[in-house]
Amino acid sequence: MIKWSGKPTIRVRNTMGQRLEEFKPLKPGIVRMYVCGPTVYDYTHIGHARTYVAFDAIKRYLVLRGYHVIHVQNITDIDDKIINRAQRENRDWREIVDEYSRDYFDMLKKLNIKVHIHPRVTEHIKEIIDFIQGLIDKGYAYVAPSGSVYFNVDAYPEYGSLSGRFHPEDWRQEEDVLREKKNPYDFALWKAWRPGEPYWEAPWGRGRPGWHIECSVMSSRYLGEQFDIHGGGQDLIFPHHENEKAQSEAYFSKKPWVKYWLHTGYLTIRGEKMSKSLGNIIPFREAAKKWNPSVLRMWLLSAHYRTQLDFSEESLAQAEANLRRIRGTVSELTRMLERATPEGRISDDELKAIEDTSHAYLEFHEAMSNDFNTAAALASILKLTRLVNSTIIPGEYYTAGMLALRLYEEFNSVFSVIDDVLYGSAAPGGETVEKLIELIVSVRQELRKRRIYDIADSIRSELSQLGIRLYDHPGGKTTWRIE
Ligand SMILES: Nc1ncnc2c1ncn2[C@@H]1O[C@H](COP(=O)(O)OP(=O)(O)OP(=O)(O)O)[C@@H](O)[C@H]1O
Ligand SMILES: [Zn+2]
Repeated sequence: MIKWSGKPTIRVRNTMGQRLEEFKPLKPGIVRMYVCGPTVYDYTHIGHARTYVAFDAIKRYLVLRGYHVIHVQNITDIDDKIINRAQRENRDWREIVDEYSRDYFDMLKKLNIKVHIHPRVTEHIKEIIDFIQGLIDKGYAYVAPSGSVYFNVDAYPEYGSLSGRFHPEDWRQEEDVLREKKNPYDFALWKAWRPGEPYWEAPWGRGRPGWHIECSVMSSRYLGEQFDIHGGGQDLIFPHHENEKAQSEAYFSKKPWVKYWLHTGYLTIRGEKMSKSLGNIIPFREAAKKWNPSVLRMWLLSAHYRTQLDFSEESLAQAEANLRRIRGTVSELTRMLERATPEGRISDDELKAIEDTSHAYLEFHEAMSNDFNTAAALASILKLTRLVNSTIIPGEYYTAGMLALRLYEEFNSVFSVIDDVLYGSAAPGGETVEKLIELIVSVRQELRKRRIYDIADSIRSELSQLGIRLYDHPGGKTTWRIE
């Protein structure tokens, strides 16, 4: 039983230390959040969408709790994968970047994800060069004979603390350049130019940035030398985030560089990670043809962000059915509130409904405060929906209904799946459609009064085909909802 004592304290599970911790941003009231964005060399898939929607919901909940959140999500627009694709297709690498960044932005728009700053690597080359030079000057990096620059992992004693890999044999990376590195676990900050590749001039020779350095540079450029949340999929913990952390703490001589490291679980398909390299992806643009983006959001948020979520048509159908039920209920609740005149007093039955609504409200916040558990939060909303349908709407409980509507609004400010029902018209197509439905319902009432039941029934089934469900209540009253 949850006890009421205002909104619960927010706790987050920090990958660093593997603990649930109280959430307290470095600067009161402001949350600075950096999420690793895509390498734009192919179409965005629903596995990426899972990670971006998860951090969007985290941001939205923090905003709901009164924080100002600055959300930075980068675009990796130069990388081996981009260069390889350009060479394979005999195209300019910038064309590849343009095409797939458009696809990425389109996905963000459809999913209603609003990132504040989208920094690109190629627009920060000077800052990257300065950062690498700083690491060389401080003795954390060295220039190899080829002109590539590597981070000297031995100079940073805490290496491995984020990923929990404490043995150097687990740190091996970038095996293709073993020969010129001091140790098999050092990683590239700058990659020397090879013919046919794009390059920029640097003090140690022409080349391009390695992958990890960009996030250290761009996050600090927009969020400062220390910030609150760093996110990405769990595949990024090692080596990407381990390397980012090593570079940044070495460069800024400040700890911790990031206060909370948050990582999403994989979206899988038949138990396997959805990934371009495994060839099992569902591009977002294909998924969006089949399912409304709000259904996709609902489905992606139906699991806690840290757990694995397996793709299946059935789980999407379940999400669609849940969303339909919530939409229908909210639209009917809104109409009930327009219609019902507040009573001068609250009955005991309504008081019980108010208590139950307030309980659902608390459960929702408990769930979201407990490491942003959207799965449990959704369960509380489905419970509320049962209550609204079974008690609040039939009883025309105005006060309980207003409280329920407030909870739906808070739910939607995190899930963003019923904006149109709450803030647009309750019926698709606008007020006119709603008025037409009311007209048809009243004509049908008249038919029933005159006992012309066959026509009344066929009107009901025709409307049902259009997704408009009529409910005949004892006493002759009819209510409707769009499903
Ligand atoms: N199947 C997945 N489930 C959840 N998050 C994912 C999945 N695949 C990628 N991500 C996340 O999406 C973000 C962008 O990833 P990135 O562009 O590096 O993908 P990628 O590694 O090129 O994709 P792929 O794994 O398909 O080759 C990262 O935070 C990454 O962790
Ligand atoms: Zn990154």
